[in-house]
Amino acid sequence: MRRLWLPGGLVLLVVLVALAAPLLGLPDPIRQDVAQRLAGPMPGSPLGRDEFGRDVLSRLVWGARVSLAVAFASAAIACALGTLLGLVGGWFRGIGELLAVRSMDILLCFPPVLLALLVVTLLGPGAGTLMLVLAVLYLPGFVRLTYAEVLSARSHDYVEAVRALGAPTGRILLRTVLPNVAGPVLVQISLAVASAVVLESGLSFLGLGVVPPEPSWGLMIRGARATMAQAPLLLLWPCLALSLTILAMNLLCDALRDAVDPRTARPAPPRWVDRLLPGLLPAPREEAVLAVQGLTIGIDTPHGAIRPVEDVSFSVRAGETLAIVGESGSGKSLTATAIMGLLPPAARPVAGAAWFQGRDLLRLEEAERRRLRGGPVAMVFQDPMSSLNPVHRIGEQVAEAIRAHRRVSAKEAASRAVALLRRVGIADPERRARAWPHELSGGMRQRVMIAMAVANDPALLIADEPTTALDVTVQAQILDLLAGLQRETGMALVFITHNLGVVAEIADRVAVMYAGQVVEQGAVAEVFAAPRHPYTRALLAAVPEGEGIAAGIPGTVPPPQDWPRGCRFAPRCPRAAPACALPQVLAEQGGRAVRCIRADEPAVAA
Ligand SMILES: Nc1ncnc2c1ncn2[C@@H]1O[C@H](COP(=O)(O)OP(=O)(O)OP(=O)(O)O)[C@@H](O)[C@H]1O
Repeated sequence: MRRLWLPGGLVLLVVLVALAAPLLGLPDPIRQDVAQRLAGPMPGSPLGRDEFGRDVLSRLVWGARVSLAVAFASAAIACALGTLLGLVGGWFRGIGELLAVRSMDILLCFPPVLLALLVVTLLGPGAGTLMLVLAVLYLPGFVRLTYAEVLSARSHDYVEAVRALGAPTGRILLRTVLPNVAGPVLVQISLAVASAVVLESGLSFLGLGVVPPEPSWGLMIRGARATMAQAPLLLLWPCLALSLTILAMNLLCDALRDAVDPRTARPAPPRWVDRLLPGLLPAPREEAVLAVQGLTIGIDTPHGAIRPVEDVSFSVRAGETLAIVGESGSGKSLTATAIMGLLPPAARPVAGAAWFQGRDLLRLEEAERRRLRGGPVAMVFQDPMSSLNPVHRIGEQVAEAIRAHRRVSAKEAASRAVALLRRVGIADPERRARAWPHELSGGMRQRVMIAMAVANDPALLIADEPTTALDVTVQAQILDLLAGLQRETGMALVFITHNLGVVAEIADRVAVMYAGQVVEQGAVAEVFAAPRHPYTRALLAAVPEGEGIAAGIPGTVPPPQDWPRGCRFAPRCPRAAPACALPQVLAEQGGRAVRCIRADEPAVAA
């Protein structure tokens, strides 16, 4: 919201000055004084006089009333009508689409000036006619934009979900679809207003707009053009007013778009101290492919700054699998996306390092990151359907993954893609390569994603819950596939999951995360045989029930802003003691690490 203040204030100032024109005691903007023609700044006329000796400041302020009224009104009419027609056309399709959208295509066939001439001939020139002409000119833009956005929005699951709830169509359109198309429409408004102010000058110049001697910025520019050589400043003032107003409008609409759409949050600017940190941090001691040290992620939310991941450290060697396990909201995905350099825009690593082949992944330039991603460092996501492009064939997508990092011909990439599909266990890969993503089962799609991830022989593969959406049989096949690929290539694997059964099957070591911190870490066999943190014990105790990992633990992971200062698990811990109110450190001993002050006390039933 803070970003609205400056552009909002500027636009408000321009509008208030225009509205207050009669109260400002300015000279009559129409009264001519030929003796003062093109006079420079003088007492009573700080911006001088124009080609008819009229006061420039007065015409600028009064002209703002006409220019802004024309621009705002035409953009508002086009936006209201265009959005409505686009919504109807995109949602109902059929006859609604024909009337709303195809009629706009016909309108677009008319040259704008011809259209303007037609309307002016019918209605006569003037500001009112100009509003109508501009509204008609901008209408197709709003209709087509809203129509395209609605078509895209209606195929999304969140729209299907409200339909499944039985919500009436009007409510779905107003409460679900409209807020999602509001962002682009707001940007279109700012473009329409800006363009209307400029077009007003052009159409007035042709005698199709504001009728002289009524002042408008467009007419001022037109008049100043004729005397540009003698009095260049006359051109400067209306152009300056025009440019500043357009700039303020664009900034305001951008800020409004960000306010209505939380996904468009601005990326947090990198801090200069972060750039210096790599030189200050000690190099990793061990021979790890990936060594994450003290990773801390900060997010600026509307409710204040949070640190959903704090002081996370782990490492993984070649040929080794590290599982990161924890309940939903424990910070697993943020940790993975930070390593890949794919954090959401509002988030940034505020401390720590992620060493990979001697480079700190957290502080690489974007171009360097791009070279690593999909090459030496690859990632497999949870939902293969949304990760695959629906309009490209499977083979093309795998080939594209190869060509992103290797200079090979299209033919060679295509044949390598087929070989990769075969390698990940897809039967009849030649035929499957020509299939579309929607023609494959979930398990097949995940195999395709894995084929794309290993296409360039990564040294490190991060798999973020790759089997969560799959049934148990397919899940086991995918785990076998990953283990087989790892044996073949010797890549290091970081496997994110909330399923301890999967951890037991695939991982060598495990890092248990709770509320943004690693609470226990060690070899899977040791941790599973003798868990030391009460949270790990509770997770393991919950497994036999087969009801998900948190079934045996009362409560849920609290949101980051509610985390206690001391042990974050204490409010849910059966063994909490007064000393747990103090911050806990991750104490390391013999390859095991535990963040609990009572870890060495004999385990009692939790
Ligand atoms: N863009 C964001 N803005 C604000 N908070 C966020 C953002 N992304 C994540 N968070 C918060 O950070 C915390 C950790 O999120 P993360 O997605 O890493 O959890 P997770 O352990 O991967 O959960 P899941 O298993 O459900 O994916 C959560 O409390 C989440 O609400």
